[in-house]
Amino acid sequence: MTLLIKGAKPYGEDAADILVEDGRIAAIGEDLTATGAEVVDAAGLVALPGLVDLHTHLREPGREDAETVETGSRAAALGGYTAVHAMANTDPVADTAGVVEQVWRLGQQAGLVDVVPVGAVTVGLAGERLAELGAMADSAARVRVFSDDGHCVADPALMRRALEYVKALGGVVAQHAEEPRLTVGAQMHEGDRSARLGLTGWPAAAEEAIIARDVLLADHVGARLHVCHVSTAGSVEILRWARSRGVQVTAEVTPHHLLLTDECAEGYDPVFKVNPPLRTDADVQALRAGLAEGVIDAVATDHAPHAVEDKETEWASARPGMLGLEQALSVVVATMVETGLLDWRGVADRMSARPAAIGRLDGHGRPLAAGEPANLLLLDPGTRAVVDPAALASRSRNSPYAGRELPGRVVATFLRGVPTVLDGKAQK
Ligand SMILES: NC(=O)N[C@@H](CC(=O)O)C(=O)O
Ligand SMILES: [Zn+2]
Ligand SMILES: [Zn+2]
Repeated sequence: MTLLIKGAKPYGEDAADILVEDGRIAAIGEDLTATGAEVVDAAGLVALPGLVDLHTHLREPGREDAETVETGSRAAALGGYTAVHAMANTDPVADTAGVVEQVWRLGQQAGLVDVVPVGAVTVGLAGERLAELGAMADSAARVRVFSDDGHCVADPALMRRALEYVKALGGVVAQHAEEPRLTVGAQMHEGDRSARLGLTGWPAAAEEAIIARDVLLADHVGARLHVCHVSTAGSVEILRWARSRGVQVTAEVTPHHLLLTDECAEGYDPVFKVNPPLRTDADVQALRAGLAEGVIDAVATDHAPHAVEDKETEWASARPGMLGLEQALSVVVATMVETGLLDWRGVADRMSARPAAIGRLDGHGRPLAAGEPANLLLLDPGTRAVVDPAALASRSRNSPYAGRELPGRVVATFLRGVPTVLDGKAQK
């Protein structure tokens, strides 16, 4: 299949045509022609490399009522993604070669994005014994990212062992940094507001203490560490210190932590309940600055679909987590591009190149250039729209952006040259 994308602006720069042949970018230049090519009019649209998510919950196997690999893949493609890492906290847990291969195959069958399974660090996410890390790495799913996300690998000796094993496999441990002894019963960010609202607090120190511990362990072992959903200003400072010492640590921030604060808890609407919790405006500003600086490497969605009965209940009994895939790029445009903190090349770096490098993905996160795999998206940056949860492709409806106006519409996404989204509509 030959595609000719006319008049797009690669990285928001000068308009050019992009010729796609056999799944690769054949040429980028002015006034390209190709007989028999399918033409896509991209005048005024920004072309970016396909996005890569390091942190998606697809809920299959086990909670197909909340999301499936297929529905989550569709949400991802509509968000401009060409690859997503599927977290291991499914039922059964993705702690064996069998489960990660099953998820990987379901992703291939859906065919909308490359679904890259994350393997659990410990059996059943129980934090007691290491899972079969080598078998997952050697499986057809080729697991390189290991995480007990949803839970922290809290035992420091076990975390050390995990770092040692995963280093030998050429992979990375992605830590959900939460000292469980400091977050018993926690419902929201600990501060004046949690006291006033009468909700048990989740102190910043519960996250920062684990990050500080883990960068020391990663340094000692000489292993790579990745920190999931960094949410506090203090965490950014610790990461900056660790990087300055040469520790091999990378980190991600979610779209919701770049935009929303604990003020959202005022109405007790559980759609805003999430781990780690929404923090203060000072934290939001520090996270944006950290992402701009590069101390935070990547934006990762932590897309966490939940069924209505688990979310539309009283705050204390609601599950934590919120949707992210379909609005992630719009939130980054609003918080990072329109504020002047990142240009389009910066967006491509933080949402495509660096997450692909962290996950050791081949064929993703590559620049828009001749010879590269044709994984790319077209964005209309000027369009602003109000988010309607009923219109989402996700099987769940727990979007924290409901009713909010956000900039930027993903018009098209291409996976190895095949359109997965055209005119803003999924092609499967
Ligand atoms: N972020 C959340 O609040 N929830 C996630 C788990 C996690 O990312 O810790 C989930 O699986 O629902
Ligand atoms: Zn987590
Ligand atoms: Zn998560």
